[in-house]
Amino acid sequence: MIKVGIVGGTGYTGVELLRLLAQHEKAEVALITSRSEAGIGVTELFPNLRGVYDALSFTAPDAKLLAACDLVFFATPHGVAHELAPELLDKGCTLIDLSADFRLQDKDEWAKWYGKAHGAPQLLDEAVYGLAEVNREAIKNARLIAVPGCYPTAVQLGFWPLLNAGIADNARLIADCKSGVSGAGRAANVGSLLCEASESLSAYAVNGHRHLPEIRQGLRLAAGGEVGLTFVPHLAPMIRGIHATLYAEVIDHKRDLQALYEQHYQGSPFVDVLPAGSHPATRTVRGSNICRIAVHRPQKGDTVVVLSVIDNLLKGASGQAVQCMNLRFGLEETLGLAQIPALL
Ligand SMILES: NC(=O)C1=CN([C@@H]2O[C@H](COP(=O)(O)OP(=O)(O)OC[C@H]3O[C@@H](n4cnc5c(N)ncnc54)[C@H](OP(=O)(O)O)[C@@H]3O)[C@@H](O)[C@H]2O)C=CC1
Ligand SMILES: CC(=O)N[C@@H](CCC(=O)OP(=O)(O)O)C(=O)O
Repeated sequence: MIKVGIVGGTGYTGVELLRLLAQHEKAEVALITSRSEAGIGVTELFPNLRGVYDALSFTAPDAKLLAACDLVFFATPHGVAHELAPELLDKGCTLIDLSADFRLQDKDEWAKWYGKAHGAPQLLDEAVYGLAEVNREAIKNARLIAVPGCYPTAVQLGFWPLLNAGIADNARLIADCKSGVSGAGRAANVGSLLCEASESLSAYAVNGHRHLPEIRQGLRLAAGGEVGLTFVPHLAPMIRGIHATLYAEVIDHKRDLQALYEQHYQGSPFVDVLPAGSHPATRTVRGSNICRIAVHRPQKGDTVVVLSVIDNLLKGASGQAVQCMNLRFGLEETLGLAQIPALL
């Protein structure tokens, strides 16, 4: 059994990790931390977990206690993993960080977008970006795995085959994305109030979102060179889900894009390339680790439209983190991740 610790267990990604790990036959949650709920039983805060975690309580974060775990997930705001990672790695723990602390390879780029100096730049060289569909082999041997953000997951999986095949104009990519409100986390926040976020759709951070450098970094790898990307996130009146509408100009008109995508994702159990002409809805992936993708070339013109949907809390965070755990510990990639989406 893998002995798991979770730092930041009272948030939305934390409760989803708990739910997934409860059904995982090779992992058990030994420790879960919270500063605000230390001493409180997990099922007092999360009644959906009654009967499963009745004996587990939140503990104040403590590196010594966490060091006894084989694996520690960080489900915390940016900056927290920087503080604890060096000591836990020294003690032999494997770390899977759901925050952005180790996603960007360049510490100065991180400082620019996250508004403070990088707290553990000495670990950046060994951190492995946890997008399994791209980095499967590296994840298997990593001590420190940086789970991608929710928008970057949907956008990179959607663009990757096209850019990797070298058949798009890499300078003019557009990602028009919508997110459910749980993407903003569980902390109290006016923008997440029912009266603010429901029955309304709005763009935000049009002049620069911190996921832009992360997506660009990934797409540069796919394209083998610099990319030009316009990324516009929107807050949509739903609880879960990311819907990415991606636009690119193709420069090779002969390629069968449907076949390209199907072949590219053949060995990826969580990417479902839909039949040509499909329109995936976020509700078809809700509660699952699946990314559904559809490729369109409207009116046989130059513009390709790729639709990519995920559940931000699963493939965009906790599900993908468990996928990385499976790879890292030599387990079947899909173990504990067989949830069928609940349509309603
Ligand atoms: N929500 C989403 O869809 C996605 C989130 N992410 C990322 O995953 C991480 C977690 O997100 P989410 O679950 O939504 O966040 P939440 O705000 O819902 O939860 C954050 C958790 O971190 C704990 N925490 C806060 N500050 C500290 C601290 N200084 N030290 C230790 N623990 C702390 C909180 O508990 P307490 O204050 O009691 O200690 C809480 O349990 C974030 O980095 C987020 O950006 C990534 C992809 C998608
Ligand atoms: C709706 C909403 O607010 N979404 C969050 C992204 C959540 C996420 O995946 O981001 P990180 O892990 O990089 O923080 C945002 O736009 O900041």
